[in-house]
Amino acid sequence: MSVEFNSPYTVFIDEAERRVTVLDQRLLPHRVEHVDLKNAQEAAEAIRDMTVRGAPLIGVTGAAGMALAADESTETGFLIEAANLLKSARPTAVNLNWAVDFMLKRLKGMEPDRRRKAAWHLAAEICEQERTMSIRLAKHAQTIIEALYLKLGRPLNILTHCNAGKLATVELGTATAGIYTAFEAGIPLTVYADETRPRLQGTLTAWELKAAGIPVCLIADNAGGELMREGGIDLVIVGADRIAANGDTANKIGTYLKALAAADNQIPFYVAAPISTFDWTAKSGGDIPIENRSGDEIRWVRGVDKHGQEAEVCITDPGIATVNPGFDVTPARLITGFITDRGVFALEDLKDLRMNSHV
Ligand SMILES: CSC[C@H]1O[C@H](OP(=O)(O)O)[C@H](O)[C@@H]1O
Repeated sequence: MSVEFNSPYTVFIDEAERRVTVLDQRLLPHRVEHVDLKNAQEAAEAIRDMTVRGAPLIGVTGAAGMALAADESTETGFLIEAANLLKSARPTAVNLNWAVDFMLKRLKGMEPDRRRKAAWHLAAEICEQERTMSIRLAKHAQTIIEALYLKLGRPLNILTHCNAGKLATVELGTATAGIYTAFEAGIPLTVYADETRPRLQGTLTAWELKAAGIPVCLIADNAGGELMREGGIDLVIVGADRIAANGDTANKIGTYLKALAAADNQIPFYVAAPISTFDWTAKSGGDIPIENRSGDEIRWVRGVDKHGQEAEVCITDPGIATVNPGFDVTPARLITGFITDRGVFALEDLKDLRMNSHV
């Protein structure tokens, strides 16, 4: 079970009770509610409608969905169908495909009567791997933050985009992992969190960092460039959904614009992601599937009114045409380095990294 860590756990895979409970992130920050997922269909829906979101977390939820499927039937055909349903929920994050394919391959390789128990154990193992991944990644991220702090000799201002935090993973997050541990180690810093329209995942980052006592400012997406130009940002750290073999990185829409502004202002721009986020079969960013989501995410927003009543309101002409890609690709040339659970790698290290990657 992921620890509370002064923020609600994102997922709990109860191997003994064969139960999957997730935090419904659509209700945050106004309501903290957990919901049980009863079968693979509900797991797929939770991924698709972003009840759960964040590349590592949707990977874990995909694995949990396969365990729920095995509860229903251990027939190979049924498990293949469940795997396809889960993988179809969202196309960009490599974690989902990896986790579901990993589970299916292992289950197909065993006798049907062993599959149900094994599925729950494998799903719980994948969840634990994500937990320990972010703790390892934090150590490497902290070295980057510490080195910059020693160089500048003053409190740091770090910008991040979307939510690649605890709420996107099972423990410390990826982009936020080193921020948590560096702050814990006494390094003074302030985080500037892009609100990240249209689903506003940056408000989740601000919420979780504030809960941890870390100084954080929520900013409009369009403010980040100006803060960088004025010298108000020392470092940018973002997460990733899929990294191509040449280092081109797919992440939440808007990441590319922050990378451009960082490059224009000579600000270090790091991608923080586990090695498993590298898709070595994708030669470059053009090979990464980019999810297009409903225009209603642009037209409607959820919140509370002045009386504290939750509401979803339409903030545009209801019939306005929209384009809503969920992700963009940051070209490798704009990325200073990759902070992973196995160390920090520059672009020129990727060939070696690929050779030694046994993902
Ligand atoms: C460590 S989370 C990685 C990645 O996932 C998020 O996307 P979404 O909220 O749509 O699931 C965002 O792109 C994060 O950077």
